[in-house]
Amino acid sequence: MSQFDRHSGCPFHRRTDRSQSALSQSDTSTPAHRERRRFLKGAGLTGLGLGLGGIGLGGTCPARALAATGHGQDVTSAPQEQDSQLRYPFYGHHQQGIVTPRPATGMLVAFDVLARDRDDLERLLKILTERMAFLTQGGNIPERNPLFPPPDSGILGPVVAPDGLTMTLAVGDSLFDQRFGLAGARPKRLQRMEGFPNDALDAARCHGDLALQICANTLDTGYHALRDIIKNTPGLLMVRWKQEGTVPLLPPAPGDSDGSARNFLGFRDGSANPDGSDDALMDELVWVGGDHDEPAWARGGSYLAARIIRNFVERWDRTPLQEQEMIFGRRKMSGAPLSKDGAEGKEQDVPDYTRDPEGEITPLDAHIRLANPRTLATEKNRILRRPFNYSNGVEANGQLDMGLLFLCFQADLEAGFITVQHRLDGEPLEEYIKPVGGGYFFVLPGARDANDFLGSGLLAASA
Ligand SMILES: C=CC1=C(C)c2cc3[nH]c(cc4nc(cc5[nH]c(cc1n2)c(C)c5CCC(=O)O)C(CCC(=O)O)=C4C)c(C)c3C=C
Ligand SMILES: [Fe+2]
Repeated sequence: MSQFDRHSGCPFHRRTDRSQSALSQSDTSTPAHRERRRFLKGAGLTGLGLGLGGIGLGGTCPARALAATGHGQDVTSAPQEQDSQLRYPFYGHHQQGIVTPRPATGMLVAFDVLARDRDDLERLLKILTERMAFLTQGGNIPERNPLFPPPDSGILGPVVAPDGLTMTLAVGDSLFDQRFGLAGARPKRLQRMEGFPNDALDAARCHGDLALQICANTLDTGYHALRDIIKNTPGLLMVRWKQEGTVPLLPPAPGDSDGSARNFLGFRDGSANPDGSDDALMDELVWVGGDHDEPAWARGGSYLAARIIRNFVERWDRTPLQEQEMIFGRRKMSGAPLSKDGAEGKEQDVPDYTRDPEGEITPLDAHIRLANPRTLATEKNRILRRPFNYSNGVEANGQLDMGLLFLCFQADLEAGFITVQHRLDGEPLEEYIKPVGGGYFFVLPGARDANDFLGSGLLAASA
């Protein structure tokens, strides 16, 4: 089947509201408008409008055009194809890499800052901003006298393609210690990640002064970006830990062009994620704004909770399908919520727990029911998930070291991840997973333009 055939059903004419919840009615626009906005954002056309020659807006079915961007239609839609010329705007009120669609690869790198004083820290933040701006937009590598080390690792050749690269810089709680005099400007909910009951945290894979989320069509582009950052920050920055991951490129089935990608337990992951293209909803749930009781400099930023969660895949693969589906509360193949008569629904169907108070359809301890009980009181606990599957090789006992690099963004870390994780403590899924690392970070507001740098507001506020 050709690409053209696959997308012949235009999703302008069907509902694909991924944020739909039994209660959330904050979405006031029509599905067609949302779809169009999602397309514009996904293609990076709302800002600079770069790199999509040949994709006209007038009369082009957005889904068909989207397939050419290489990314899905929403934060956790399965990516579909790769376009090395896809670039997302770097400057703006918010950083990229949060509501932009999730590409096929992602990496979280945590750093210790070696800078000794505020001047060095400012120099570091300026270098990071300048390199991120270049790498995410792409360009030619300058030539240099061969008596010196080459200016670039060269792994992408002489021209760096943007390749859907997004780079997102966040600060950890430890950056606010005595070293740089930042304590008075700390985001109010930023804290060191403490272990939860099912955790077996490896100290070498936890926390960090800074974190950089690097996402791109290919891991090579991510590695290139990371090596560029390391090369350009000698004496200022040291990698503390990193975890990369992938999202399967799904060949879309007919009528299934917007499905969520699967995790390594074989389930669709992202079905009930809030809609990243709904600006009002993102202002409420993801971005720190004027209503959030945070320092003014933090507006436009977001909290990142990162967790490296090992999956015991050998045990999972020997667990009956029915039990797997009860553990999550969804059907494995379709991703649909469980139904009374066992009939197969659709991924975007919304479970109605008010009609199932005893948990006869969706068990009361099912992952999705605990994570989001869909009551009025729990609406404020919703988070934007952006996870990647990881495979790190083999454990000493011969078991595969596979799992989920769980990343989620929220305006309020305590109301978001921490509350949701407490609700999940003791869930049946715990028999199959083990969180081994991660940390909490605050994603800095975006750099306004080429005269600004990431963290400028933080430094000014703590001067
Ligand atoms: C604390 C937050 C969460 C952690 C940690 C987490 C781990 C985790 N999740 C899956 C797989 C799935 N999660 C799904 C839904 C879901 N998960 C969370 C939160 C955490 N998950 C939320 C808020 C939700 C949405 C619930 C809802 O609104 O209905 C699903 C179902 C499909 C979906 O909506 O994405 C799957 C599958 C794994 C494998 C995992 C740890 C390894
Ligand atoms: Fe989950």
